Amino acid sequence: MIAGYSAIVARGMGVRRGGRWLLRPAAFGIAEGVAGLAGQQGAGKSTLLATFATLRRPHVGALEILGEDTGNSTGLRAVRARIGYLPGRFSWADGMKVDEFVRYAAYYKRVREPQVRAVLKRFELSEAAGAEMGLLPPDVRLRAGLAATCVHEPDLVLLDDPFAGLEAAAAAELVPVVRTLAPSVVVAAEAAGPLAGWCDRLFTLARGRLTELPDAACADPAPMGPLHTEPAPAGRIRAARPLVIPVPDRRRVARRLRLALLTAGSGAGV
Ligand SMILES: Nc1ncnc2c1ncn2[C@@H]1O[C@H](COP(=O)(O)OP(=O)(O)OP(=O)(O)O)[C@@H](O)[C@H]1O
Repeated sequence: MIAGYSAIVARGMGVRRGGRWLLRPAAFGIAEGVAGLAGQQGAGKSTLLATFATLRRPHVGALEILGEDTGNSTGLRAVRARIGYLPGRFSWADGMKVDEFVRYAAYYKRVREPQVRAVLKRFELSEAAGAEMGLLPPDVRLRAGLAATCVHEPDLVLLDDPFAGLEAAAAAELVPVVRTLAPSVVVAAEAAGPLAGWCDRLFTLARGRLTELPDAACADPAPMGPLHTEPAPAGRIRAARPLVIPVPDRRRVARRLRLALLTAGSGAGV
């Protein structure tokens, strides 16, 4: 069943790549809150997220994002400004400083300087602003990625495997940050385990089928059958919770950053 106001509504949507179905035609809805998307390497998570980000078109069927039909150019234009998408790898940014990276995103999102400064502060990046992205510890680097993704205060945020390469403790510290990025957040990961217990809904993608797990709080839940859904009315989604970024331990982040920069300065690399 699709909630009254859904961030993502797919109707008979199918996604193909490399000559096979990554998502067989299906109907489903993802409303406000955090949805986890787990699937093995090559299952099609990145392709599906890129489709939600409107970078790719579905092979068949219709996709509505934030109440806009992505099948027409007016809907596409309207919705793109309201999406924040962080791909799995953004190593192309490694040579940029944190503030350059966030400003670059802000330029394309038509966001002004005060908002850039505000987002750097909001993600506890003021101290790291002049540091090169490639030299940052993974968690601070992810914060920079999240800042660039959210500089325009999107309504829907799509994160492709954001915790890859992070230690469990660092990932756990960032969970409350991820939960409050936007009214609707979709987070992909290779396994359901790291997503269980804090996502509001948990899906798996395997062999072209998207399946919702019965209980996201359960550590190793058994998959259910394909989703059964019905059309939802168009319209903006409501804010799920206040968009406040909790910072669990800012001194620890600053310490890690200083250590990384010192190590980089000594020529040892990070
Ligand atoms: N450039 C490409 N050309 C053709 N087929 C591709 C291409 N990139 C990916 N594919 C196909 O799409 C499938 C899904 O890739 P995708 O990156 O979406 O999966 P994923 O679940 O995100 O995996 P990963 O975690 O490895 O990124 C791959 O298994 C491959 O068959």
